[in-house]
Amino acid sequence: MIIGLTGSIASGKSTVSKMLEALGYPIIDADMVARQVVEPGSETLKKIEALFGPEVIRTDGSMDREKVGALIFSDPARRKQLNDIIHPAIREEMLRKRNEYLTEGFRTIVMDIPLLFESKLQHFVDRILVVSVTEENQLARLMERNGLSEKDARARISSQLPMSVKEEGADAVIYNNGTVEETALQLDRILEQWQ
Ligand SMILES: CC(C)(COP(=O)(O)OP(=O)(O)OC[C@H]1O[C@@H](n2cnc3c(N)ncnc32)[C@H](O)[C@@H]1O)[C@@H](O)C(=O)NCCC(=O)NCCS
Ligand SMILES: Nc1ncnc2c1ncn2[C@@H]1O[C@H](COP(=O)(O)OP(=O)(O)OP(=O)(O)O)[C@@H](O)[C@H]1O
Repeated sequence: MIIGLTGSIASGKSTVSKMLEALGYPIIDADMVARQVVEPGSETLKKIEALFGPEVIRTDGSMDREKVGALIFSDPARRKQLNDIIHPAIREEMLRKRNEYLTEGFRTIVMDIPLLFESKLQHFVDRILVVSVTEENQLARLMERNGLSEKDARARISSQLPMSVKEEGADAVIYNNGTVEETALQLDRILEQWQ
């Protein structure tokens, strides 16, 4: 079974993914793959440099994530241009990793894909687990974790589909508004049902 773990920005996907990892499930994390495919010297990073200019490349050859973030989260046209370059590379690498785990004999694999609905990747997975939060908690946690102003945090939230749309498309929802322990209990219950 391939479990697609998703939610909105700062809703708690990584928190839930760590719990799943501790339970022994292999995790394929799209955010981590997104970092791998733009390693210094990669074809994908060369395309990003051609698109946004040399100022988004640091002196050590790595991508300046802060600068790229500032460009794309406030500008839908630029976001689409970046997505068109980087998403095919992410998808290819995620499928390669999935096949590797399947060949190794793992029967349940977790794919943590923040943009599962936005990129219409529902067909990648057998079950969709959405981690949801209230907008109030989401905003507060995002501002605190990333040190963002309210305006920048709201721009990031609005760059994704509304939480309610994701909940509607879910096979199960974890409401991550209480303690982390309460979230872990919800996860246990869902896994029990699914196994
Ligand atoms: C824009 C970038 C450089 C910002 O880097 P930064 O280190 O600040 O953030 P990080 O990569 O940890 O992403 C944090 C969260 O932002 C959200 N997010 C990232 N990219 C996007 C996007 N293109 N559209 C909407 N939301 C996004 C996701 O919820 C993600 O979990 C980076 O997110 C990136 O390369 N994005 C494009 C790849 C992508 O779409 N990744 C999302 C998973 S497929
Ligand atoms: N139940 C909780 N109570 C308090 N803080 C929490 C809870 N769950 C998560 N957090 C905090 O909220 C922030 C966002 O959580 P997390 O990083 O797991 O979200 P995410 O969905 O993976 O985010 P992103 O999409 O940006 O990668 C983190 O700083 C995390 O420590």
